[in-house]
Amino acid sequence: MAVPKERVVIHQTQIHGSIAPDHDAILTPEALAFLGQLHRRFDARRRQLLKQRQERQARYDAGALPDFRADTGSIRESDWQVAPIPAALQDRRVEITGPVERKMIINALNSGAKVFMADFEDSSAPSLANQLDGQINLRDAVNGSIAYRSPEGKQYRVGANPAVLVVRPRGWHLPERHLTVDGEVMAGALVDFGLFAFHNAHALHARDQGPYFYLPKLEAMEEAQLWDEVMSVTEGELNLPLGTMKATVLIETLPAVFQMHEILHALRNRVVGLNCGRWDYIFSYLKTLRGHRDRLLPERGQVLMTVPFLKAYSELLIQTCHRRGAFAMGGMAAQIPIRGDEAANEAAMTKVRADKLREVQAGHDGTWVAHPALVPVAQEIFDRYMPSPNQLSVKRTDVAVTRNQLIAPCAGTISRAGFDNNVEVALRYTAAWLDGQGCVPIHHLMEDAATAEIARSQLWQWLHHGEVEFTDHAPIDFALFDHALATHTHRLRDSDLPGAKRADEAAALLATLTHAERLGDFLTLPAYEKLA
Ligand SMILES: CC(=O)SCCNC(=O)CCNC(=O)[C@H](O)C(C)(C)COP(=O)(O)OP(=O)(O)OC[C@H]1O[C@@H](n2cnc3c(N)ncnc32)[C@H](O)[C@@H]1OP(=O)(O)O
Ligand SMILES: O=CC(=O)O
Ligand SMILES: [Mg+2]
Repeated sequence: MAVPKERVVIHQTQIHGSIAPDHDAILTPEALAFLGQLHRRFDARRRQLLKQRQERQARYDAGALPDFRADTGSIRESDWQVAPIPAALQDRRVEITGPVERKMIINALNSGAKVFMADFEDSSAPSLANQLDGQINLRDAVNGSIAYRSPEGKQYRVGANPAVLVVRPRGWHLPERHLTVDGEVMAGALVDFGLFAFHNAHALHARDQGPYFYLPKLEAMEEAQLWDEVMSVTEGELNLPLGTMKATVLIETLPAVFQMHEILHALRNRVVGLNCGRWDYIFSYLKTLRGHRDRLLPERGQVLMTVPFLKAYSELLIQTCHRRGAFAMGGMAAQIPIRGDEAANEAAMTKVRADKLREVQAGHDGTWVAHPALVPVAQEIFDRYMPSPNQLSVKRTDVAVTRNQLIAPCAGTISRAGFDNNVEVALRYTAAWLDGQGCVPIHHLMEDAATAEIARSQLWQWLHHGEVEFTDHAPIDFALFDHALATHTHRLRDSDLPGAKRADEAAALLATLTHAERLGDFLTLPAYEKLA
């Protein structure tokens, strides 16, 4: 018998792969239907915007350099302000960030930081299990039921005055291959955002806490507009007042620094601030300028926030934000506490303090830390130099940043140790990521997707541009890379370090990416194909 056409269900959201019984509570039929709506409404536009990224990059590869837009001058020049900032976000002096693991969420909420940025992105290896566990953990954090008992029997619960929750979904480029709508793979960004909003928006709104989001890796005003539409439609679907959801945007790509007024304008009814995501920004400088031999970067340890192109970026961000009534958030120093070596620990803390002092004195309204022990370190500096909840009144009218300053070449050198460290970090991070861990300590530094991107992009750049030398004038060549990779792979394989059992796959991936004619757009895209 023929089925009436309107009753044939041809479009649906499907789950691919097995999910744990707990995950049913997240992937409910209603939540899946909501994700389906987001996908149908927004995914074509997302794909078009990703194509525009490729078109822009093709122009940079052909010799063009990024610049301010000619078609948006009126946005930059006219006077307008972003919407008022909610009370819960008025004071963001210290924000702790971390993966969406249960114990870490509780520790972060209890850390004393004003805000906890719960991260589905740079510090997450986005296996379906990790992402869905993260959604369960955040749902329980929002509804107040979250608790954890460690294997040693230690009990964890959220105490009084927890940090305000801000969630970072994946960037626009990453797929979530376990969910399809009408046969098309969903965007990780829409899955992370959609599930968190669907399950938590009402509870957070009821206590005047959002939901709040950090938006990563945007490259253009239109990408911010897309987020604004996604949030507006979600507010409509969930019967929330328009503008309830607030956004802080990471300015962590070189193209985006030329559109900061435009990005704030696109999100002006809900944006709270911009953030200096320094690690991805350095990666983006490398990637955007991959065709420009005159803009190679020295080893990572020399690319500090005080070098001219990064100083220009952070000062222009502060000036732009404060002109529009938005917060200018600082970023992450990579140092973490060093246990068992007081002198080394003090040296690391001195570096963190210097970074936070630079930020607060430049006019930032708050900063990021990677570890609970760093909360008091950053807070002490911000309390001393920022007695008010923020520094919106610091207009930085003294700053006059030019296009050339933002893309200025960076002086410095490449040592054998710097080269070897990039091989080790890229390998060990990729292996840990493939094994499900998105943030790892390596030689007492926090390493995540953004820092690993820097490591592998620098290797590509130094090896492919030819005639790049170490400080001792020895040439940098593929034989050295292959040898270093084999040595570190052997060491990792024989260790009990995170990712040891994925060492060979990580090495193969890194070798392919490093030998490839073109610098690949993202390490995490080919790695995702291999993620369990
Ligand atoms: C470029 C960017 O995007 S930056 C943002 C993304 N990066 C991050 O968010 C970094 C998050 N930080 C981390 O993941 C961790 O701090 C690491 C991996 C760097 C180091 O972790 P560990 O080696 O486990 O640290 P350590 O052993 O010192 O941890 C001590 C305690 O602090 C907790 N802890 C460490 N970092 C965090 C954190 N960021 N949030 C909450 N708790 C934390 C640990 O869970 C542990 O708790 P316990 O004592 O109750 O067992
Ligand atoms: O997300 C932050 C960064 O530095 O990258
Ligand atoms: Mg980043």
